[in-house]
This record gives sequence, structure tokens and C-alpha cells, in this order.
Amino acid sequence: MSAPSRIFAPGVLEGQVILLSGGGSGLGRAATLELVALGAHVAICGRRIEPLEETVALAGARCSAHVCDIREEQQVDALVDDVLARYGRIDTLVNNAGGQFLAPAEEITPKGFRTVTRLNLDGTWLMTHAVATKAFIPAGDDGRPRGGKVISTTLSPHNGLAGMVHSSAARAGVENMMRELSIEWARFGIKLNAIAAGQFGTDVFMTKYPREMVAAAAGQVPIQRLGRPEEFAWLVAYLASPGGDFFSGSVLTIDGARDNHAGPWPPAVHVDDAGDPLRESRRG
Ligand SMILES: CCCCCCCCCCC/C=C/C(=O)SCCNC(=O)CCNC(=O)[C@H](O)C(C)(C)COP(=O)(O)OP(=O)(O)OC[C@H]1O[C@@H](n2cnc3c(N)ncnc32)[C@H](O)[C@@H]1OP(=O)(O)O
Ligand SMILES: NC(=O)C1=CN([C@@H]2O[C@H](COP(=O)(O)OP(=O)(O)OC[C@H]3O[C@@H](n4cnc5c(N)ncnc54)[C@H](OP(=O)(O)O)[C@@H]3O)[C@@H](O)[C@H]2O)C=CC1
Repeated sequence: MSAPSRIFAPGVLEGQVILLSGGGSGLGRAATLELVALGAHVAICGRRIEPLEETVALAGARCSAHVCDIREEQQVDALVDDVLARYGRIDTLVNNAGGQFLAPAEEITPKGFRTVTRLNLDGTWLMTHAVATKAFIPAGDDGRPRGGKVISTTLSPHNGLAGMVHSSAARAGVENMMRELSIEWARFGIKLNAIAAGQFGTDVFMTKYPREMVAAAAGQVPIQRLGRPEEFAWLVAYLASPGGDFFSGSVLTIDGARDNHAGPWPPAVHVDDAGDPLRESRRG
């Protein structure tokens, strides 16, 4: 059973049904636990059943595990049908599944580039389109489109992350997809936003990339630490809650100011011996 939320009133998501991709690990698992703690039913998907079942064991009976590769159209259709058959509705889709490998651009093959854009851009589109057409656009009891929310994880810094040309391109595509659809699908009551995540110390982040880069990562964040998965989870919960109802077409960057500064923090020439930012003296 999920622990009570440290931030939100219990029950704020009571009765909501949320479909979340990549719920078997890291940010997706943290978000699932928070959403369940707030009263939502959360259906999670991923390619491997074992990590999904671990999340279900932590979350309890309001969470269900569904194997689905979000890159495969038929699997996505079957997933959304399954979730609707089980819960009868979907209120929010969280497109969290994603990832990439780190490699110099000139070494990325066409297959490698496609692998990453298929996962992050095409997979997000397939999930978004399937949920919108099957759950959000069809009429509810009042004869009007049911509406719903889509929250998609993207990547900060926005000005490019060296070694990740495929993912940088794909996540920019996702952000603009959310912006564009927020206009087109406003007439159906669908609200779409992106969460541009900076560096978060999830298990995969800490182990997948070269050790020296990971060790330096927190130092490149102006607030001097990595994000904590629960901080991501709270933002997802807020957007899913009534507090998020007037957000649509936004990109919410959660990165400790990493997006605003591309180099080490603080840059040596901008600080005094004590490490404080330099200032100019007043005139006169
Ligand atoms: C400067 C600041 C320092 C900061 C610290 C450094 C890191 C910055 C991190 C930035 C923020 C982002 C963080 C995160 O996202 S953390 C979470 C990451 N999680 C994941 O990536 C999980 C999902 N990822 C995957 O499943 C895989 O990585 C992949 C996206 C590749 C998909 O896997 P799949 O099984 O479908 O693919 P394959 O392994 O079969 O590979 C297919 C082809 O892709 C090419 N490829 C794959 N790996 C590599 C590699 N390491 N190098 C080069 N090319 C690669 C290749 O063409 C594969 O085909 P072939 O096998 O036939 O060659
Ligand atoms: N941690 C970080 O610093 C940052 C993370 N992000 C993004 O946030 C998201 C979560 O990251 P994090 O928790 O750290 O990483 P993880 O690797 O732990 O999570 C990725 C999840 O996505 C699932 N997944 C991967 N490919 C597919 C697929 N084709 N179909 C369905 N599910 C899939 C994985 O499960 P399975 O392998 O079983 O399919 C896994 O549970 C990702 O999109 C990531 O790129 C963005 C910026 C920074």
C-alpha cells in the first residue's frame, strides 16, 4: 500500500483512472505510488512484466500491470482497450516511458536514431492518439466528449544535451505535439502538457551512463543537486488534480535551473574566492 502523500490532501484524485507508461521503474514508479496514494486507480505499462509487478506490489490493489511496447500500434490499441474494459474510463494519460543511449552524433546509425525517435516521439503519439480517440473524444453520459489530460515527460536542458541528438530532437517534437494538440483538441476538453525533466537520480540514470558524467551531473545544476523522483511525482499529481485544470499547452521545466545554464555552476570567472557571484560597484 502506498504511503500517504507528504504534499497533497488524501483523496484529491479519488475515482480518477490514470494510464501511465514506464511505471515499472524510476520516475514512473514514483509517480504511480503518489497517484495511488491520492486515490487514483493507475494502470501501468512497460515491456517487462517483472518491474511492473514490483510496482503493483508496492502500490496495492488500485494499481494494475500491463505489458505493452508503446512503439507497437497493435499493442497500444490492445492496452487502451484493456484498461477501458477494466476501469470503464481514463481521465489522465501519463506518457513517461522513454529513454535513449548516449553517443556522439556522427556515430549514431540510422537504425539507432530511429530506435530513439520511435520510442520517444512515435510511442508518445501512438499512446496519445489511442487514448484520445478511444477514451477522451467519445461522448460521455451528457452527450459531450469526455475530455481528459495528457502529461508527457520530456528532457531539459532544451538547448541540447551533447550525445543525445536523437532524444533532443524527439523530445522537442513531443513538446510541440503537446502544444499543437492543446489547440486542436481543446474542443474535446483535452488538456496536454509536457514536463521537461532535468537530471533525476533514478536507478537507470545512475547506472546507464558513463560514471564520470553521472558524478559531474549534480555540479552542473545551479541548485547543486539531482532531482528526487518524488519531486517529479508531485508535479504529475498536481497536473492531474483540479489544481492543474487551467494548464494546457505548457512545458513545465523541473530541473533546478539547469535549462538556464549550460556550463559548470558556478563558472569560475563569475565568482569570488568564497564562491559568491561577482557584482559591479555602484557608480558615484
Ligand atoms: C553533460 C551532463 C552530464 C549528465 C549525465 C549524463 C547523462 C545525461 C542524461 C540526460 C537525461 C536523461 C536521462 C534519462 O533519460 S535516464 C532514463 C534512461 N532510460 C532509458 O533509456 C530506458 C529505455 N532505453 C532503452 O530501452 C534503450 O536505451 C534504447 C533506447 C536503445 C532502446 O532499446 P532497444 O532494446 O529497443 O534497442 P536495442 O538495444 O536493440 O538497439 C537498437 C539500435 O539502437 C542503437 N544503439 C543502441 N544502443 C546503442 C549504444 N549504446 N551506442 C550506439 N548505438 C546504440 C543501435 O543502432 C542498435 O541497433 P544494433 O544493435 O543493430 O546495432
Ligand atoms: N532520470 C532522468 O534524469 C531523466 C529522465 N527522463 C525521462 O523520464 C522518463 C523516466 O525516466 P527514468 O525513470 O529515469 O528511466 P527508466 O529507464 O527507469 O524508465 C523508463 C521506463 O520506460 C519503460 N519503457 C522503455 N521503453 C519502453 C517501450 N518501448 N514501451 C513501453 N515502456 C517502455 C521502461 O520499462 P521496460 O524497460 O520494462 O519497458 C521503464 O520502466 C524517461 O522518458 C526518461 O527518458 C528525462 C530527463 C531526465
